[in-house]
Amino acid sequence: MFKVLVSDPISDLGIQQLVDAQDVAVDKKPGLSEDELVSIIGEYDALLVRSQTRVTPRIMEAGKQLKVVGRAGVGVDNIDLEAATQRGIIVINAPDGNTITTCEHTFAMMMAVARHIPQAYLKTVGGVWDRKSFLGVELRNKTLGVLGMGRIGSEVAKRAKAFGMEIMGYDPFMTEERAEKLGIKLATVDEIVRNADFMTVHTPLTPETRHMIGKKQFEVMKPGMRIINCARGGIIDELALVEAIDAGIVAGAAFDVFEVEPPTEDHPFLKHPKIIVTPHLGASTVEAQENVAIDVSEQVLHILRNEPFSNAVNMPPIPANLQSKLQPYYSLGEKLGSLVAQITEGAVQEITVRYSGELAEVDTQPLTRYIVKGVLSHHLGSDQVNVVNSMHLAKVRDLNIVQQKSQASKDFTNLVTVSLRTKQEERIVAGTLLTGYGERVVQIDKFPVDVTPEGNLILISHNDKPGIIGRVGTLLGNNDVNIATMQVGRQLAGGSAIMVLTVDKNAGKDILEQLTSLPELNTAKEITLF
Ligand SMILES: NC(=O)C1=CN([C@@H]2O[C@H](COP(=O)(O)OP(=O)(O)OC[C@H]3O[C@@H](n4cnc5c(N)ncnc54)[C@H](O)[C@@H]3O)[C@@H](O)[C@H]2O)C=CC1
Ligand SMILES: O=C(O)CCC(=O)C(=O)O
Repeated sequence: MFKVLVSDPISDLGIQQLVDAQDVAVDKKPGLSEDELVSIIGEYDALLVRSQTRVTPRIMEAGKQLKVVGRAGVGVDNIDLEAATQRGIIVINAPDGNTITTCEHTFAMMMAVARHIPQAYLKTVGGVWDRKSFLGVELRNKTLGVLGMGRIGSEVAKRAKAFGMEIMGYDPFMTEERAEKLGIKLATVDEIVRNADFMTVHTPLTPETRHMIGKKQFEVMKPGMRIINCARGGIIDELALVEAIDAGIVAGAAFDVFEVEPPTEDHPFLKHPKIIVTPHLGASTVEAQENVAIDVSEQVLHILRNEPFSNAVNMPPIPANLQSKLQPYYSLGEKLGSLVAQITEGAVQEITVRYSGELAEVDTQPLTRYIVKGVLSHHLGSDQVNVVNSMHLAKVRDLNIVQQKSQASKDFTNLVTVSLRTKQEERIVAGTLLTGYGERVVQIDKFPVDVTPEGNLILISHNDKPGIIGRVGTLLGNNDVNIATMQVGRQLAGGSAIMVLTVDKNAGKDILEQLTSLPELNTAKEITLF
């Protein structure tokens, strides 16, 4: 039974599929402190959060069973991704479910700041009928600058056109073609700052976007600009903004987000007559909360059940068509990694993976993660390594990972060759997927073989002399080890050769020592593949 902890208020309807799942038990405990979370997280396999819970390295460290942290929303700045990756915890988000809702909140804020709605409301309900103080401006014929033309920024731009606005957009990933399609003008931050009447930000908060609108930008800003931030506190320098408003440069601002949330009582935004605020409500609609909770619950279930999943933020995304090509190879890749690690002596220095045939035509990086996982699991323990942290673990160990590709594959449609180099030696294994037959190891070092990578194997290197196969069979039989299959590989008659035996149980150290003392037998190694 998988245990899932929901530590923020998340839509009940959205997590219903988790509650209904026979193999999942859900606990809802919103509002826990870090200490409280640390004390209970050890028993959970998954943690579901919105933006309130700060998922710190301490929580991850205590989450010994934690496989996934699911964020019901977009921004994952409340989750320590580095710590998650180091511990192999998958972090997923729900990037699409709150796009429209947040875009609509941006418009609500834009209209509210243009027409002084909150200030006028306060006066009116306070008994003052003041029709003079709240002269607004139209959106029509105004220029809107959009910083960050991703999901939300693009939706804002589309709707702004319906209001008759001109749109200038900036995004490092925005192409001329896409700008043209959206009917917007591509611009730099500087051009937007100098020319826009309204400006709205829709980027994540990163070292690059922190204070991307600050003192320098306010100095050259078009006077009378109105600024909206429904993305993340800190993209606009809060103190510089207040100064720019007080200096008459900025006419008004509407903020849903703060550098520190919740803001302290003396935060300069809270009593400023030209700044309107909401408490991070951008995604707070019934629809968005259901959408994000449904999306994140679905992916959490996939991860717990070891099924393919999407929306991982601490792993590069894998397009669906690539995933369908690579997925059949994941298990083979991991077994090849494990196999080569089990037969190689010494500390690993380099892993070389060569993809031949059709696999050479696609991005094989996701498959390499499985191979590296297979190699490292042998050394670090399978509970310590997974596809999220395998590359990270390799990097911190200065392990060189080389990927090579060759279109030609002599005998197979696809071939994955993994070699491991240590100070002492370099060992090679290769495998393929045979239609109708499944996974096969087809090469060990220089020897061609045909072995199903499964269960308990014994790899023997020997000299190709009459009688050796019989002696191995007799020895194992005498020790009650049943041989299920046997493969012999050699290059030349009478030369060096290998034997790969599939056996019904672990032979153990003692039997391996007996094997190596047989005449003409050089080494015997036990391999376990599951
Ligand atoms: N107030 C709220 O409740 C909500 C806030 N958000 C926040 O809104 C932001 C945007 O969300 P989405 O549009 O869904 O994300 P997205 O990933 O679709 O778009 C972000 C865009 O920002 C661009 N970008 C990154 N660095 C940039 C830079 N230096 N200058 C200009 N553009 C840059 C990216 O290229 C990307 O196109 C996120 O930070 C998210 O956390 C999202 C939902 C609700
Ligand atoms: O969960 C929330 O309400 C915050 C939404 C948000 O900021 C996001 O999705 O990035």
